[in-house]
Amino acid sequence: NGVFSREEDDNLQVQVGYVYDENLVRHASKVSNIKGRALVVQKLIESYDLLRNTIILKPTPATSEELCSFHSSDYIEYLKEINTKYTPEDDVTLEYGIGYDCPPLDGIFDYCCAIGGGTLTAAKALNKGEVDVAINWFGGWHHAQRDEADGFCYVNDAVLGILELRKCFNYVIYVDLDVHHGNGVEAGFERTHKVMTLSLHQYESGFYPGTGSTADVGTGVGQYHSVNVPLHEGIGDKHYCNVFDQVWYKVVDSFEFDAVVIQCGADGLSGDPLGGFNLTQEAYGHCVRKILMESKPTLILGGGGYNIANTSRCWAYLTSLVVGCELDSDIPEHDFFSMYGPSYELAITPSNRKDTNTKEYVDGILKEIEDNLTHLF
Ligand SMILES: CN(c1ccc(C(=O)NO)cc1)S(=O)(=O)c1ccc(-c2ccccn2)s1
Ligand SMILES: [Zn+2]
Repeated sequence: NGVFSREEDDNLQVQVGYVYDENLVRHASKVSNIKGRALVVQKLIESYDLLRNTIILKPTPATSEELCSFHSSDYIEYLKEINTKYTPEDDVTLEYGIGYDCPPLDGIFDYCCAIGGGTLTAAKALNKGEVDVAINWFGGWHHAQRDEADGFCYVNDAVLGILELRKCFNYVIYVDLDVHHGNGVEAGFERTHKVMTLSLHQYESGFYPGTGSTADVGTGVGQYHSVNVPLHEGIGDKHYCNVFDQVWYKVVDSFEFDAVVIQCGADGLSGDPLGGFNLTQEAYGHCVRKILMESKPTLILGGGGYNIANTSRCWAYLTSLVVGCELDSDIPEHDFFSMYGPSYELAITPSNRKDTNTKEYVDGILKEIEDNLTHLF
């Protein structure tokens, strides 16, 4: 429906929606290993004055019914039952994956309604054609399963967003740039041909979640609609962008989509404590720019990212790319300026670590992916 054709003073105006309110930031800060990240991201984006030409989308918390469009009612009922009964300090191993990596949060049900509601609000704005691109840096929790929390993810807002978009858009593609395989989203759509999931991720023995090989292609009518690009540690911008371009070219050729969801988990950045890639925001920007060139309604989500200053740098950079304005190379003075030392610059410098992805290995997986996708022609 050519939403990108919005004309204003003769040039193409992409209308950008940005999901934000203080309640969502408060909830998003509850997850222990990204404590405080949501506010740091928000303050950097505000300090660059990036929101002046966006529509702020104030999120409405999801209802239980909306959460149950993907999650099982017994899982959601359980979250409601334990809502304020526990805090992360309670060293408990409960049911439905609550405990260990997904400790019980104080107000865990309210948290899931807020996080799910953020992405649903964005998807609804895209469905109404109010915006062409909607950004929710407080979503992207791609590991949550239908009936259990997993990998620091309690609600799979990405799946909820895709299901909402499917009310208006027949075919949706989901692209997962997080360093971890987007297993929860893939599982949600592995039996349908209406949603293609594409995940580029680190894939090594012992690396979480351990799924996402090239052989993982979906099943039934969904066969060949799950695309996985398993990579080894140390990959840098140039190599990653080259791999992305080759896969993206084949995906666009084999699957006609009407809307896009991009999960931009920033734990692929150089120096992330939980990831093993060596990327900078340039790689993420290259992929997002390439995808936006398809001019389809696009939902952009956050995700992982455990070096909080670098995650903020990356998502501020991506926000500027979407709204179409340049950013000063120096971090502006603001409440969290001290976190950006010692460089106090926007750019992330990659390390000189070895890229263990050999040409033979990469050519091999690209060939397998191409062979799989030819089944869709
Ligand atoms: C459960 N794991 C995940 C899950 C999801 C992610 C993620 O970011 N997904 O996008 C990262 C690690 S895991 O096994 O690698 C880890 C569990 C706890 C970890 C940890 C926690 C604190 C400090 C260092 N490491 S890593
Ligand atoms: Zn991750």
